[in-house]
Amino acid sequence: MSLVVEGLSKQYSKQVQALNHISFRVNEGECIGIVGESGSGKSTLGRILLGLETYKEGSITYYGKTIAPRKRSDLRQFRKSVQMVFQDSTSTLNPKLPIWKSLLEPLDNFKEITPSFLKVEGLTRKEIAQELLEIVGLDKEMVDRYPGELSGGQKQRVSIARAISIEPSLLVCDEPTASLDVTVQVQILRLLKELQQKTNMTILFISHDIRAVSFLCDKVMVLKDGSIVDQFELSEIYDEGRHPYTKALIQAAKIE
Ligand SMILES: Nc1ncnc2c1ncn2[C@@H]1O[C@H](COP(=O)(O)OP(=O)(O)OP(=O)(O)O)[C@@H](O)[C@H]1O
Repeated sequence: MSLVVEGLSKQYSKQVQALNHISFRVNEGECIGIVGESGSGKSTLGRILLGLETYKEGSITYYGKTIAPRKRSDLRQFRKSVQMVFQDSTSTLNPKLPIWKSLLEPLDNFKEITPSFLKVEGLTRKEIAQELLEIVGLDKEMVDRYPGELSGGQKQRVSIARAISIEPSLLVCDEPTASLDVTVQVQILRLLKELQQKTNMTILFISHDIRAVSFLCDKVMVLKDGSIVDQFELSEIYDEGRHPYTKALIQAAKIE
C-alpha cells in the first residue's frame, strides 16, 4: 500500500470544516480520482497530501512514513517521490525564465537523482530539458521559449514534464485540465494515461469533472462537503447502488 489516509479532518475556522474524517488507501501504480463540486474540499485534500497545508486530526502515511508538514526533513524526502501538477501552470512556470530552466528545477533540487530516461551520459542541461520535452510530445526547439510564448496545453505539458522529471512514485494532479479547451483536455488526459502506463507511477487526480476522472482513473472517490460519500472501482460506476450524489454528477455530465 503506498498511500494511506486515515480519519483526516481539516477545519479552517469554526464555520468551515473543509474535510471531515477522510479515509482511503491507494495501491502502488493505481490511478485514483477524487471528484467533487466546487467547495467540496478537493484542493484542501491535495494541499495537505503535498505537505503544503497543516492538519491536526488524522494521519497520512506514504510507504509507512508519516507525512507531517512541520518536519522539513521528512518533507524534502517526500518531495523526492511526490510531485504535483496544478490547474494553473503559471504557478509552476516562472514567466521570466526560459522553459528549459523551469524544466530542470526539480532535477537541480535533487541532484542525487539520475532519471532512467537519461540513457546517454554527458548531456548538457539544455539537452536534458529537450529529452523531457520529447517525453511529453513537445518540440525540442521549445526549450528556449518563455511560458508566455506557449499555449495553455503546451504549458501544461511542460508542467507535467517538470513534475515527472525526477520520476516520482506519486503524482498529484489538481484540476490539471480545468482551464483548457475540451480537445486539449483530452490530449492531456491521454498523455497522463500514457505516462502512467509507461512508468507505473501512482496518480491522484483531483477534478470536478467526472468524465475526466472516469477516462483516466481505476478508482473513484466522491467528495461532498468535506466527506467521502462514495468510493468505487471504475467498472462499478453505473451500478444501481451508487450514491445518489454520484448519480447526479453522472447525470449532469451527460446533460452538458
Ligand atoms: N485558506 C483557507 N481559509 C479558510 N477557508 C478555506 C481556505 N481554503 C479553502 N477554504 C474553504 O474550505 C472549503 C473547501 O475548499 P477547497 O478549496 O478545498 O474546495 P475545492 O473542492 O477544491 O473547491 P474548488 O473546486 O472551487 O477549488 C471551502 O468552503 C473553502 O471556502
